Amino acid sequence: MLALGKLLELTLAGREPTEKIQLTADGTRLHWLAEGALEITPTVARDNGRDLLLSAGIHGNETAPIELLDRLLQRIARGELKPASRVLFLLGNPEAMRRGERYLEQDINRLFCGRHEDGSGNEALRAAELERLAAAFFSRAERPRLHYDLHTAIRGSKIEQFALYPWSEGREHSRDELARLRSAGIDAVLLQSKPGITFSAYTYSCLGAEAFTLELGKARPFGQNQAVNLDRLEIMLQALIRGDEPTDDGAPLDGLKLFAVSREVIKHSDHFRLHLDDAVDNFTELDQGYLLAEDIGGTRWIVEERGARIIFPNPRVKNGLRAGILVVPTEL
Ligand SMILES: O=C(O)CCC(=O)N[C@@H](CCC(=O)O)C(=O)O
Ligand SMILES: [Zn+2]
Repeated sequence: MLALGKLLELTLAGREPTEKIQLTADGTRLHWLAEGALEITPTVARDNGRDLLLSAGIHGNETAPIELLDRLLQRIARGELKPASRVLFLLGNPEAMRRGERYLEQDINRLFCGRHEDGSGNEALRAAELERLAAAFFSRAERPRLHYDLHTAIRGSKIEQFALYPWSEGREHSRDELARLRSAGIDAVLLQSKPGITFSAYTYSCLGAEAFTLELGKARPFGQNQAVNLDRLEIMLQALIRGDEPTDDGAPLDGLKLFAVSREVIKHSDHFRLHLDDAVDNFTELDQGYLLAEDIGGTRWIVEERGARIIFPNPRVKNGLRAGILVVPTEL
């Protein structure tokens, strides 16, 4: 296998490869661009015009998706998977991956869309670098742009594999993209209704890509992801890379559950109290009238929405950040 196929190994070892560009026997080009960043260019004859960004490790302890990208890249480097799409592989937060932590000082996934300019430190610099790498990759006109940012969650979930679909003024959520996610085993999608500051929000709203955060089960250390079954996603991603996806325009959403984000619960101060046990799963339904959280100055978060469910409840986030999302069922 080509040495550049070992991007994960290089990244975990903090090593820069001596050769930055390598070609497979069939002419696919692998180009190491920066730490944790590798661009794949198909031969001109095979190029199908699609640009696909696959990122993982934005949170360093979310290892199942990192292992998935490693498997895809190794297959490309061995010549077993012959790309027709341009692909950019990004491992988001290498230092956090090395330490097995979500982040070191700042959550990178709250530093996009310019937020890194207000911050300092390595994670702000890395968010700026990821924005530059993504912008350069998606700079070619007339090519469909698609980004999947792969994560796993802190808590268990009543719906294990789900996606978050960013929002941007004047753009409609794409039914075909939802159908593609459904074919990859994704069971639910949360439709955002305001601008975000995550990596997928950046590529969606600033770079015009179709972009999603994918949640793929519970976060576990490297080598302990047997419980997470990513087979259907892996099959879909391989087909996207090879360019031989079944042409299924108008494919059914086939039971895909859709949720609208009703409110984000923001932690304003150290007085923030979340009235949910750590064992409560994502997508747990909350009754109308339930006192979900309290904060300084008598702020109370009471559930008003009928059928509300809680996603990512986390009282340990920094002040000013999202400590949970309330979603309600919706339709397209
Ligand atoms: O389990 C949790 O509390 C967080 C899991 C995670 O990292 N989720 C992403 C979602 C990004 C998005 O909103 O698109 C995150 O919180 O960054
Ligand atoms: Zn994450």
